[in-house]
Amino acid sequence: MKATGFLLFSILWLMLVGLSFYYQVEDDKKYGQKIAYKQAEMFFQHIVLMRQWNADHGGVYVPVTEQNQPNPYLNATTRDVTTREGQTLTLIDPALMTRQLAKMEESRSHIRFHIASLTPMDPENKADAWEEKALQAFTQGWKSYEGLTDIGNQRYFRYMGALVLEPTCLKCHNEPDYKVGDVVGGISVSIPSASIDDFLSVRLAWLKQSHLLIAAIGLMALLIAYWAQERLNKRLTKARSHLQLAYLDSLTLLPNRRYYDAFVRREWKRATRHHYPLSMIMIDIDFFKAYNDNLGHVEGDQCLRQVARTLRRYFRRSGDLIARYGGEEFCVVAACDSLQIMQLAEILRMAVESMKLPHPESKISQYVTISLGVATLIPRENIEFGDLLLHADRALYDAKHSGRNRVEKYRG
Ligand SMILES: Nc1nc2c(ncn2[C@@H]2O[C@H](COP(=O)(O)OP(=O)(O)OP(=O)(O)O)[C@@H](O)[C@H]2O)c(=O)[nH]1
Repeated sequence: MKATGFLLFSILWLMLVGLSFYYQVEDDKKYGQKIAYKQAEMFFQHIVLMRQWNADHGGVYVPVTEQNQPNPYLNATTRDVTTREGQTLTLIDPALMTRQLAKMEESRSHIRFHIASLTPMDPENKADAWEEKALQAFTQGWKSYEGLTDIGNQRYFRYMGALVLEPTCLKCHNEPDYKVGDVVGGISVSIPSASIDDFLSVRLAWLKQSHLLIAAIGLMALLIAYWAQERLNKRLTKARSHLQLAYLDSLTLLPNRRYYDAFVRREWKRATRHHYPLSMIMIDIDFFKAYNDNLGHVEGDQCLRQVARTLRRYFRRSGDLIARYGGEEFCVVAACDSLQIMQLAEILRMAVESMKLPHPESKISQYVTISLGVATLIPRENIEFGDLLLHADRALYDAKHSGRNRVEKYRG
């Protein structure tokens, strides 16, 4: 992994963790809202149950006190009674009971609930703007309504359920146009959003910590992977440079004689097994001593490099190889027949000549030229690869003695 790769992966990882954090927070917010609405709905169900109990008993008599004053809106002949002992009792109907419970609950937990109607008898039951919307929805068949709104300067999750007229309600609500099953109003339950925010902030802190930890662990793992990769790369580079030192010629960067020998032995064995021809070219720069003497050794080295670079271009196949054989000599081995190797040798000769490297002291050209000796053999058990080398060397000798800057084939 390179430094840019490490940086890219780190950014990707942080983005992933950030995205996970964002979605979990959003999910928790939705979950918090759901809990709030569910809690409000349960409150509503409990109140309805208590009202049912009260209505089933036709209301409940309680002593008249400063807080428990008779309900002026209660339409019942037996609203107030006096016991044999002379104590005055007043009837608490479901509506009054709900209001009294609402006051108790608000001072206890800040959760508010309120009976509301579009046509209230008691002004305390007048609907606020949000409740009006809910009551309007009930007239269109909705059974419940919920939303997040402000009451005063506080935000509340609000739920409102419809109040349906039961047979027991008719005892007090005996107006002519009321019938069982009618929606006569609703009870709204309002839960301060602060209570859910408190719960969420604890969860948020936990999410923050866990995501920071996950991000840090991921970054650490990436860092370790990067560091391990770097170490491995360094070792590989070192091993490669050792290998290069052992098998590459440092001047021309071509394979050296040691590599060449190992390569030829291997190819020789393979060609022996499969009975295909193996060819060799010995290459020698013409009048190179004179080149050195005239232009100096540094220029001589430069000339060797340039010739090597030109020759190397023609060796791309894995079965072919060119190496620096020693001094100003190069050697080629290729798995091909004598016709193909002659063609290749001629191409190499022309390539060097076409470089037009000035050679003032050459007796045959104004440029650097090479002589090439070519030999081909089909390896057999009783022939050695040294024979091929000898043949190529012999052909090179012929090339030198028949004028240089030419290709000669071993003729036996
Ligand atoms: N600059 C430089 N010269 C080298 C290197 N290796 C060998 N030589 C020189 O190559 C020259 C080879 O000369 P000779 O073998 O006499 O042959 P020649 O002058 O090329 O003549 P012919 O081969 O007959 O055309 C010698 O002067 C060596 O010093 C090298 O690595 N760098």
